[in-house]
Amino acid sequence: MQLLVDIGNTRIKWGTSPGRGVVENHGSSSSIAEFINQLRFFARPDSIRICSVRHDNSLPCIIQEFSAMAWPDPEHVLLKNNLDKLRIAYKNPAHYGIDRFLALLSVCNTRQPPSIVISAGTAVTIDALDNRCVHKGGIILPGLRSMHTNLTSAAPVLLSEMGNIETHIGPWQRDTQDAVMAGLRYAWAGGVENVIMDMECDLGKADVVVTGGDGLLLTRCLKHDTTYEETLILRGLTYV
Ligand SMILES: Nc1ncnc2c1ncn2[C@@H]1O[C@H](COP(=O)(O)OP(=O)(O)O)[C@@H](O)[C@H]1O
Ligand SMILES: CC(C)(COP(=O)(O)O)[C@@H](O)C(=O)NCCC(=O)O
Repeated sequence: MQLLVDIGNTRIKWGTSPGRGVVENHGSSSSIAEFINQLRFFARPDSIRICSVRHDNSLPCIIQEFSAMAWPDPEHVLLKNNLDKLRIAYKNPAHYGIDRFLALLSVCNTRQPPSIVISAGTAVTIDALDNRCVHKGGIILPGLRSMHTNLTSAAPVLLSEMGNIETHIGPWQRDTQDAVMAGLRYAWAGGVENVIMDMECDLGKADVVVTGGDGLLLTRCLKHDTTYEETLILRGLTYV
């Protein structure tokens, strides 16, 4: 059994895999301590694959914890732009997020292009594959929580709990929190809709796949038909 770990800016996502294309027993943690505690209940894996978008000491810390448990040394997965199946369009592929690459790799292996792949986490990333599965490029937007945090720290009078964005529709809001939530919905889901529309002008009608901690919520706020795949990035780790 292989342990798969995806270190994002907000959460650590993990799962186990018996083989290519399959992810089981998945979960998430918001801290390294919580993550290690959750894993203590699992049998020692045969191998470990990790990807990370953090440039802090999270990865060395996790590797040290595994070593203290006498677990195998993890394979730190980095972007390889020499796969026949997928080539990243960035001028410098080393600058491209490994999480975005793995989500695309999953989609290339399982779905019919053209595809639009969206990850709604700390940031929202939107990438496109044309009908030959060639990466065209992509967009990075602020995530829902990042928008809320930035807005309310810049204008503390707006500070309140995040409301339910699903129920805040339309411009005629009559309360500060409602006005903020509806505005966030326009900026977040509306921004994504705009990007999908522009991408589809070039690609034609595309298969839209959504992942990330806010992915399910995003699918509910979009007018487009979409498919939500919670473990898209972890599954990408099985294809490397
Ligand atoms: N259990 C949870 N803990 C923290 N955030 C969660 C949780 N479930 C869903 N979320 C949402 O997921 C978002 C983070 O998504 P995620 O894909 O994990 O981001 P990242 O890949 O940047 O770490 C948070 O902003 C939050 O709105
Ligand atoms: C854009 C991201 C910060 C998204 O990270 P996340 O929200 O999943 O934590 C990550 O993919 C990243 O660090 N990318 C490197 C820059 C780029 O892809 O252009």
